[in-house]
Amino acid sequence: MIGIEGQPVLTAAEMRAAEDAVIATGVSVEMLMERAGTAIAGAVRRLAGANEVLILCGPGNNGGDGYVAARVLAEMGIAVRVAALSEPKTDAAKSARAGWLGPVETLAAAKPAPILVDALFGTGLTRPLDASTTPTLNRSPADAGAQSKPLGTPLELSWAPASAGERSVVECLHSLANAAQLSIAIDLPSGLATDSGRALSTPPVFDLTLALGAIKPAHLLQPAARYCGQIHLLDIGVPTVSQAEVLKTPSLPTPGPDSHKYTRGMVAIIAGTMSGASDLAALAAMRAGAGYVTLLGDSEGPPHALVRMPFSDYALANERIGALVIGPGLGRDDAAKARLEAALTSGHPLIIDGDALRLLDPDRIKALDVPVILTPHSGEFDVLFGKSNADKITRAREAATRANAIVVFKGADTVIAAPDGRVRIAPGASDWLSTAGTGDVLAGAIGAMLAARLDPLDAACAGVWLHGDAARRLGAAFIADDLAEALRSARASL
Ligand SMILES: NC(=O)C1=CN([C@@H]2O[C@H](COP(=O)(O)OP(=O)(O)OC[C@H]3O[C@@H](n4cnc5c(N)ncnc54)[C@H](O)[C@@H]3O)[C@@H](O)[C@H]2O)[C@H](O)CC1
Ligand SMILES: [K+]
Repeated sequence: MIGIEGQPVLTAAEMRAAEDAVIATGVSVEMLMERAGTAIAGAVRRLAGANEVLILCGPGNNGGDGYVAARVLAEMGIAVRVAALSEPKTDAAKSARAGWLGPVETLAAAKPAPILVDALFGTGLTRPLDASTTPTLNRSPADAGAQSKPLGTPLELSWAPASAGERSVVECLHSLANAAQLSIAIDLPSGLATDSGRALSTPPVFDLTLALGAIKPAHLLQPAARYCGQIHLLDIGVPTVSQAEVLKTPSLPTPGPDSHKYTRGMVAIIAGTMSGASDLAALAAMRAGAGYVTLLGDSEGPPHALVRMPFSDYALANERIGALVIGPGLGRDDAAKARLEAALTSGHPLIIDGDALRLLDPDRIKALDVPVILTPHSGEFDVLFGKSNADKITRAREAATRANAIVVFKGADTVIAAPDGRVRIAPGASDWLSTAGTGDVLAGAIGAMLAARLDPLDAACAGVWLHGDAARRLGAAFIADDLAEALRSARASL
């Protein structure tokens, strides 16, 4: 099992293309399925201990992986049962099914086991689990004694349309998962749309998801990601590359004997009508490691190391400023507009957040000839770039191209996109981040990274990583002030 940091993220079509490239070299789908099933069996064996395993197999190749895993687990001496949604439909799944010599139960009749493995649907799911072609299972007379048949006897299941009063696939999956001590999804929890991260049906929340060959958008994007539990990647010998990757731990410069406050990076924060927000951004820039932070405008309280000045064109003209943060607490009045205008024409690299995003349009941002990082949450994103049904990765990527800026599309599934198409996706850090001021902290942290002369995409990624790591360290019920302070521990851990 491989961790997911820095791994390429492939859509269903990209994954199929990567598999096809391997198949073109003479490796059959059956061989890939054998690798997948063997890797799954190895992982399940390590997790299952002496407990019985129940594997749910669907009609496609995800189900095929399940049959192979069942066979390999049985060969290892693990107690394993199989329950199927329907007969396998693909050639590879049929051949995997033929290799499983034990009985096959119907999904509706399957009794729970301590370890549940969901191999119903993976990247091929196109519609809700119980829509149109998920018949509620009727056991035919030929099938009635299936479990008592000798091993290897072909099983003939017959299927009838769903009828009122019978259990749905979703219900079966939920009740088996609830009864299990450990639930494991193969490739993806069944019910999720691979590319958009939508839940076509609501799966149970799995303890673990074993991603096959590559991480897919649904492992990271909401709402899908919340159903995956811990995610591990299994190698199936399919080389993968992608412009989209899982966010990874940054490598940041540390001060040396020749360092001074300006080599560490100078950040300027422009204040506005709500000084608490700009103060938080300033504190975050300091705790993320900036050498000098100045706040232009009103400010209150500590820290004493923060250099406070009235806002002026003179203060803004300081050519040592390596990153200028505007937006936290700015307001949207005429004074805010004037400060924004001064920031845009200052020539400094910019982090544009909060209210400032509401005062701009993509064309104006595109016309700037300095590095720009935008940090919208979904409401700000919709106003700036328009609403859309496209997935979050596509939206962030298109926005970055449109504004010629790095776009940090925030949320529980933050997507960071560059105009050249590169994308980094952050696994959810902490649901406790949903509190006022955490966005201001992020803007300040990114400011520190950009002032340290990181490439703008790397600066945005490093800021998001530090922010997430700080949140994880804090546990529950923290406030934005705590988060800004905790950036120090996050930074010190690198
Ligand atoms: N392709 C390979 O070389 C390998 C794939 N692996 C595994 O295969 C799945 C993807 O397999 P696929 O057959 O394309 O899709 P699924 O098994 O997810 O779906 C099966 C099939 O079902 C149809 N379908 C879609 N939605 C529904 C629905 N709601 N009800 C009923 N039927 C539905 C759809 O037409 C699909 O064709 C991947 O996740 C891996 O697990 C292996 O890794 C080996 C190599
Ligand atoms: K699955």
